[in-house]
Amino acid sequence: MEKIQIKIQRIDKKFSDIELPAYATPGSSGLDLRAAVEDLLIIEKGKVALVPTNLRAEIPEGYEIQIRPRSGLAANHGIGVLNSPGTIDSDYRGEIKVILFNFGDSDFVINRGDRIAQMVISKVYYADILETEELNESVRGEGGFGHTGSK
Ligand SMILES: O=c1ccn([C@H]2C[C@H](O)[C@@H](COP(=O)(O)OP(=O)(O)OP(=O)(O)O)O2)c(=O)[nH]1
Ligand SMILES: [Mg+2]
Repeated sequence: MEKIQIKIQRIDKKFSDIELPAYATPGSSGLDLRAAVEDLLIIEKGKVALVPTNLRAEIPEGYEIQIRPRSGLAANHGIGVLNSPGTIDSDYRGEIKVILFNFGDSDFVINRGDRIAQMVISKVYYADILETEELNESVRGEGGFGHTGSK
């Protein structure tokens, strides 16, 4: 198994009791991320919330963090990550925030330290963009958006 190190800094000491991101089981893909809110935060139905984590990261070059929803929150409460997967760039040193959206039909309460999303560490490939006059032929060609049938 390939492992990398990611440095994480807590921004405000008053949230030091909140656990750092962690894998729930040894085989989990994502590290659960906790809400750094004073007491609680309510996301009204149909509303978006920018949830603080109190964390900043130093990600090695060539990697990114993806912020993904937790399926339990989605299936049971209609809570999703609006920009999923959220992108945390390796050169970002600001606070990691989670953009939650309440797709459910009732308001949702987030308590201090609740696990609200998960971080998946991914490799990033960097490309040189080459402008060209011609692209090669392919079986699909320009067909898209259901071209192969919708079911
Ligand atoms: O869910 C997210 C998504 C992004 N970010 C932070 C880290 C990321 O590196 C930065 C920029 O994100 P992105 O590139 O997705 O947003 P943008 O609208 O393109 O902003 P920018 O112009 O700063 O790149 O914002 C978060 O904290 N949470
Ligand atoms: Mg950007």
